Amino acid sequence: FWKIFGVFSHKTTASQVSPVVVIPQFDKHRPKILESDTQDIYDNVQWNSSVSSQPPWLRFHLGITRWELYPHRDPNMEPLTQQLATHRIVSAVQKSGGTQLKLVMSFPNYGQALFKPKKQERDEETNYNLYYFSDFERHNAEIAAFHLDRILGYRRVPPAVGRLVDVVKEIKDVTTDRKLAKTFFNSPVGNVCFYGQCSYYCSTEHAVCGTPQDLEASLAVMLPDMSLAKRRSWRSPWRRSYSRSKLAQWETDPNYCVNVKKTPPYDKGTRLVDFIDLVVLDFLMSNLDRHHYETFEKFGNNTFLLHLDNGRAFGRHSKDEPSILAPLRQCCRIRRSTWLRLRLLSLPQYHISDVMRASLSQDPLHKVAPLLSEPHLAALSRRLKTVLETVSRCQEQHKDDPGAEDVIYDDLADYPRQHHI
Ligand SMILES: Nc1ncnc2c1ncn2[C@@H]1O[C@H](COP(=O)(O)OP(=O)(O)OP(=O)(O)O)[C@@H](O)[C@H]1O
Ligand SMILES: [Mn+2]
Repeated sequence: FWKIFGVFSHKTTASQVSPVVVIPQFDKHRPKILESDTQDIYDNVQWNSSVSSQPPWLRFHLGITRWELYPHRDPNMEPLTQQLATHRIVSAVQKSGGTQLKLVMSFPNYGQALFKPKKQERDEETNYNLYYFSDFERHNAEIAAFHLDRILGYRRVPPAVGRLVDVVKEIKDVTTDRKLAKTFFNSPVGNVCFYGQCSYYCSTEHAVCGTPQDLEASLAVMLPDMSLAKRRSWRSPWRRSYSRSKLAQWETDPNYCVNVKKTPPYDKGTRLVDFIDLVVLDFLMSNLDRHHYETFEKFGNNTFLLHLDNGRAFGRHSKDEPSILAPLRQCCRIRRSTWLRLRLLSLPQYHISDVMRASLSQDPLHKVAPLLSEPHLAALSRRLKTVLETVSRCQEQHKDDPGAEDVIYDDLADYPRQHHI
């Protein structure tokens, strides 16, 4: 889909590389590579138009469609996640933008990953006195979100895996980022810590530390660079106020959706039901922090929504957040494929908590500790029930109002989704 051009390595000539193969030239996250270094740390590129010669990250990029990031039963998934989990990290630099510390890591085959470190214990519940916008991000939430999104049949979260990273050998020693390197220190008990530079949580008090050098982290595969596949960012109509005292309009106006349905791009095509899909995901994992979402510009308005940035999900298992479901309650509309999938995941043989537990046990960090604790898994099935009840209530209301739009949006004909696990 992306016409990918551009060759940058001194070693690689146009004849060695097929015209569709790429190494982005303008990627600001890619460290400047000296000619003498390239041979040591990066593989000698021998890719051509034959799929078998292409590294998994490139196959992933080339496989993105208008409907999904990767196909159902993707043969590329195993090698892709395997490489994220095991390949040698040849560079780690800070990623600018956003409020929290993140790194972009590079691999010898030019693949890249977005790194988010473990900041708190896995089963720690979010402090009740913290507003959602002050909550820390969780590396296991990024991983669990990828699994949940896949189980829901969406395939809109970039694949993410857990990995134990050696903060000295795999970050400090290989970074070309001076500002990052300067923030490393030894903690009083001898663990190696660093904090980086960012707008909020980057100070000695917010340092992330290895034990003594090993640090748990999530690594998500990087999307194609912006210079190749531009993305558009959309403000969520149900965005929270991000203020301690103000409410947003949707919180007080039960008819809020009437206007949203008249407003482009929600007035046409699938955008509204695509948004509801995202809302269902967020309610299940209790993510309050969905202020924006992104789409690939190339695919226009009738395309899937990228479900990026899930670090604030799975913060609390003992409480649900009904306000996250407000768009479903207020709009009373959901894709048929999503509704069928949710009903499937409520059956005893495909119970959402069991499917998630099994799926997460494939992650490399499962050996260290389960990615989600049992109370979090139990919360999933409780919340799934709430979603299905909300749809039923909409259908009840619909019966009394014959002029109303159907609750179930029929997408089975125009949307190639599979309905098996
Ligand atoms: N897998 C990915 N590949 C490429 N870019 C990504 C990926 N995931 C996220 N991004 C981009 O990086 C930006 C920051 O990431 P993210 O939102 O996860 O960080 P954050 O620190 O939580 O940001 P914020 O504080 O704004 O919520 C996002 O706006 C998104 O465009
Ligand atoms: Mn965030």
